Amino acid sequence: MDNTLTISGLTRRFGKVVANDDISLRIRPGEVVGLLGHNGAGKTTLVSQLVGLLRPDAGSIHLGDIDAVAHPAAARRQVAVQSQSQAPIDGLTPRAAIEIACRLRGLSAAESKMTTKAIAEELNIEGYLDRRALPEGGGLSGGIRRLTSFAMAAAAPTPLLVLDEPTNDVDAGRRRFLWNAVRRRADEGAGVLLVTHNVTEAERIVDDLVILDRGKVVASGSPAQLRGTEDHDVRLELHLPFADADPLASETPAAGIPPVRSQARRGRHLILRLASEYAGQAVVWANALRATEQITGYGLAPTSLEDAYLAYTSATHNTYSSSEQGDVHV
Ligand SMILES: Nc1ncnc2c1ncn2[C@@H]1O[C@H](COP(=O)(O)OP(=O)(O)OP(=O)(O)O)[C@@H](O)[C@H]1O
Repeated sequence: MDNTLTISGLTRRFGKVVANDDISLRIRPGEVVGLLGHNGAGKTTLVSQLVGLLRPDAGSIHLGDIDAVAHPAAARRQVAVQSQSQAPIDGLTPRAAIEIACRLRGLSAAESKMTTKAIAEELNIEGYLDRRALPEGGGLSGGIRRLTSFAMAAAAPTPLLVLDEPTNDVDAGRRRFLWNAVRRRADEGAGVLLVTHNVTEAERIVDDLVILDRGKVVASGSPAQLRGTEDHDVRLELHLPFADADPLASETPAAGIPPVRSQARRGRHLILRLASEYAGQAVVWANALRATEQITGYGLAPTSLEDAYLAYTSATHNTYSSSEQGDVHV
């Protein structure tokens, strides 16, 4: 079967900045592919070219067999986008906004009403359907607005659904409804491109991930593949007394420093990846560091996708919070 989306050698420059640098990726029907990258990695530039808002300098984009660069209008009919900015729905109720989006996608009035009701139930926002969005964020919360934007993009089926940070402002309970709704669209045959910088959330839902760093694809594959072949690695997270403390340079601990596969810094946290056979030595070392007040605490856990992401990208420009699930913190 044809890919839903095939991007090949996509390159887009802004002056000296190469925002997209020879990017290739593909999404098959039924797949959710996460596009991960820090601020400025080039995610929005890619989506803008996908929907014909920007022209590539080089490379190709195909939606099914439609050449999206040569035929942007035809391509746009194949794709629905939930953009990162909130949909302009002030003055409308979510019901009206979603119904209008359905009509624009060619559904009849009766189908639009039915579809709107169904997706509102799916997202657990029925209670807000008739509440009017007011200017300056009034009337509806950011989370309900975000879910309304999602519903506007996802209500009528399209071969490709592009979601740009869809869970911003959405509370934890409704996030689950949203992820289930995304998964269902894929199970019904859509390809989904999920643009995000939240690695932990992406891991729960995506089939494959593409990691962008400064415009280039630095890694791609399933979360399991990206987590590494070193599946038996552990992560030692050291909590530092100040941001540039360097416990790896310390000679005090008797146990010696365990061999470190990779390291990343995040504020006052130093995250080290080690082979699991060194876990015991790592704990003795970390205890010694703590006893001598070179660290304020530590956590030892299996490696996560986030660790892999930090290793693939330049850790210094990642500032999101980590998942602490499963960690043992001391
Ligand atoms: N219209 C533009 N003019 C000049 N430079 C631009 C323009 N759009 C993007 N850039 C630059 O291209 C690079 C990629 O930007 P892009 O917005 O695609 O990143 P992003 O991954 O979407 O970031 P974010 O997560 O912050 O939305 C950045 O260096 C950005 O400053």
